[in-house]
Formats: sequence, C-alpha cells, structure tokens
Amino acid sequence: MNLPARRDAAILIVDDAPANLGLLRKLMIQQGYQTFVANSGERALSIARRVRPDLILLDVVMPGMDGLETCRQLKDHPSTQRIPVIFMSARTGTEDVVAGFDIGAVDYISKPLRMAEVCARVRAQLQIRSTNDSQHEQAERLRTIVDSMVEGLMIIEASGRIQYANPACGRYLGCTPEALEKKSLDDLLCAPVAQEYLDYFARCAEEPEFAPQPGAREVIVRRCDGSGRAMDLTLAPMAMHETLFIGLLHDITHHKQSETALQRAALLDPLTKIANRRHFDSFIELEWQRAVRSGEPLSLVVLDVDHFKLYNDTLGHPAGDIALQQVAGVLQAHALRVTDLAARYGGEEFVVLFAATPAADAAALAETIRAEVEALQMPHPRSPSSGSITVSIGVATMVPTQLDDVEKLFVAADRAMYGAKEAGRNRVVAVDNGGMAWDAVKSLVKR
Ligand SMILES: Nc1nc2c(ncn2[C@@H]2O[C@H](COP(=O)(O)OP(=O)(O)OP(=O)(O)O)[C@@H](O)[C@H]2O)c(=O)[nH]1
Repeated sequence: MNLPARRDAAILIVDDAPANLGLLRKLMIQQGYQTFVANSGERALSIARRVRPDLILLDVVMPGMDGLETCRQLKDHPSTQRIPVIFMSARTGTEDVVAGFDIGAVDYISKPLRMAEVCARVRAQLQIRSTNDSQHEQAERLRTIVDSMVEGLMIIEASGRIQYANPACGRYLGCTPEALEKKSLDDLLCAPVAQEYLDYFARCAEEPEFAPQPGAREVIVRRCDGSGRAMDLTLAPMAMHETLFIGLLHDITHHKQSETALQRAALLDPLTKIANRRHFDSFIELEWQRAVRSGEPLSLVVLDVDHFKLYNDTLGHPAGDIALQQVAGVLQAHALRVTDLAARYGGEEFVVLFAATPAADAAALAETIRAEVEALQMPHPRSPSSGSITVSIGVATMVPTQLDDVEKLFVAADRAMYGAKEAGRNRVVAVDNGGMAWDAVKSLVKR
C-alpha cells in the first residue's frame, strides 16, 4: 500500500558532492517537499538545529565530520534527536549498515542511488515520523491530563503491586509518586479489603469477561505516615496484553467531615450544646438493651429548673437562656463516662442517664449537681423558695428485664422529680425499684 506522503515536509539533504546534492534536491522538490542542503557534517548540524527538518538524508562518507559522527551528534542533542536520519552510502557491507542503524539511523540506502527507491523510503519514513509524532503528542497530552488530575490515578498489577501513581496520589498519601510505585495494594488498604481486591484481580485474570465491575467503594487508605484517610476507590481492569487495573482515588475527607458535623449538629440542642431529646432517646434505648443483657442497674435523672417561668418573667427570656446554658454545663460536667449522657429534654427540663450505676451512686451524683447549680448563685429575685436559681431532681434506678420498657423508668424519674417539687423544690428524690414490683418502690428524700 502506498502511504500518503507529507507534502509539507522539510528535508535536509547532506552530501559533500555538489552533483548529488543538486540531483536529490531537484527530486525532493519534485515530490513537493521543502528542501535544505548542507555539504558538510558541521553545516548539517547547524541547519538541523535551526530549521528542525522532518527528515535528514545523510551521506556517510564526507571529509571532516563524517555522516556517522554527524548522526551521533544529532542524536545527542535534544532539539534534533527525534529527527529521522536516512544514511546514503556506497559502503554497503553488513558492518557499515549495522553501524548506521546502531548509531540511530532509521534507514540505509545504498549508492548509486535509485531515485524511485529514495522517494519511496523517504515517503515511508515521513509516514512513520508523522505517526510517531501524533503518538508522542497523544502521550504528552495524556501525561499532562494525568499529572494535573485532582483525583489520584494508579496502575496496579494483578499481584497488587503499584506500577504507576500520578502526582495527586502522592499528594493524597503524603509521599512521592515514585515511593508509591514501590508499594503494593496491601500497604495502602487494611488486609481484608486488600484481599477482596486481589481475589477480584485473580478472577479477572482467569475469566475477564465474567468478572463484575466492582464500582466505587469507600475505603480508608493508609498514608505514608501511617495515618488513615477516607477515600472513594474505583478499580477497573484495563484491556492490555498484561492484566492491569486502573485505580482511581477520590478524597472524601471534607465530605466526611461535613457529614460528621451535620450528624453531630442533628444530635445537639442548639441553645445548650448538650445532647437533644432525639439523641437521648436512641441512647437510652441502646443502654436499656445492654442493661437487660448485663443485669446492671440503669439510673435516670430528671431535672427541672424551679420557678423558671417567674425567672423569665422577671429577668427576660435572654437571661433565662443563659441560666439554662449554665445548668446544662453543670450536668455535662458530671456525665463523664461513655455510658453517661446529659441532654436537654424539653424547655427547662433536663435528663441524665447514668448506665451501670446503682441508685445510691446516682442519688449522690444528682445531689452534687443540685448543689453545684445552687452554688452558681444566679440571682432569682422573685423566687418564692430561694434567692437564686435552683433545681428539683428526680432519680429512678432499675435493673430492666425483657418485660419492662423504658417508659417505666421515665415515669418513675418524673414522679420522683414532682415529689421533689412538692417537698419544697431545690432537692433530690430518688426511687429504686431494685428489680422489685414497681409499686413497692423505695423512696429516698434527700435534704
Ligand atoms: N428562657 C427560656 N425559657 C424557656 C425555654 N424553654 C422553656 N422556657 C420557659 O420555662 C418556663 C417553664 O415554666 P413552668 O413549666 O410553668 O414551670 P416553672 O416556672 O419552672 O415552675 P416549677 O417547675 O413549678 O418550679 C416557661 O415559662 C417557658 O417559657 C427556653 O429555651 N428559654
């Protein structure tokens, strides 16, 4: 097949014999090429560096710098090393031809020249050059894209070894892409997840057409400093002669952080920044089930600010808000264990759950809370019972069984709190069913 010649190509013809130069130049012009001529190696080098021809026809035997040396210097210089060189020579021994190819020539034409053959060889080399150029350009374009990607891109072998990592991978994982290229998938992922991918790779290698696409998956990637980072990982096989996989890493840390912040916000009371009712309800449900299994006592504290309506009416709603924040701070300071939770349950009503806490301990904690609120000395000028803000607290403790429900504990704690109000406010009333029948509760009135 005759490949189309590049008509706009520039050819540099190098020969010390003026007759050859003239003949070749005429021929190349006839073919439609732009031509440059040089009658020595030195001249050829300087023209080549200046005009960057698409192809050089180079005589081997020349006085001074011969064709081989000229070619060597062309190949040594970054601006000329990709220009294809075709040698022309009367020396056609195997050694001469091999030496020509070894030094970097793409073809070797014997002299005396057969002009049709020269034209055909020039055309063929220009076609190859043009294909190489566009492949080179494509590769460069791809490299620029991959280098500037925000997403991490890796090429992974079926063994799990990372063959290539782009700069974003290095940035994500805190090391150079070269350092990553010495690592394997199980250096980056925890053992069970890495193993799942390796199993998938093995399956792809055996039956490529049946292996499902795993899609994006949220994973914790181990960074080079040992810390973990939440990322979406997408792995897909590449259609190559060797089984290779493309891995795309997408950082989801920010997304995770805002997700966590949102989740946290949904569980907090906006005024007091302690847990809200929704959070408390699900927390007590879990602790209740745990207590049913463990047989440990569960204590619920219900706290209500005394004469709070009067406080608001006297000092204003904003002052009331501040008082609620202060009370919440006291509660929070005593809900220290992971199984404790203080929450704002309603307007001026608070609750604290003390899991695995017997009645006496819970009553003592409640008494400390009461005393600390009183000690805040927040003036309550019109309070009928005290000159400052006080709280009434009910505490109920029970060892729940499968037959009980959490409502029972709330009712008992509420009743105890109302008992404290009725008994004069600013006090703790604790009840403990101790696993006994509910109507046989023991009442403890503190103070
Ligand atoms: N400042 C403020 N007040 C609130 C908030 N939520 C509820 N309240 C007020 O809390 C008051 C609760 O009053 P009541 O339930 O009548 O009881 P109390 O005045 O505390 O009297 P006792 O409970 O009998 O000691 C109401 O006036 C509510 O408006 C809040 O977020 N901020």
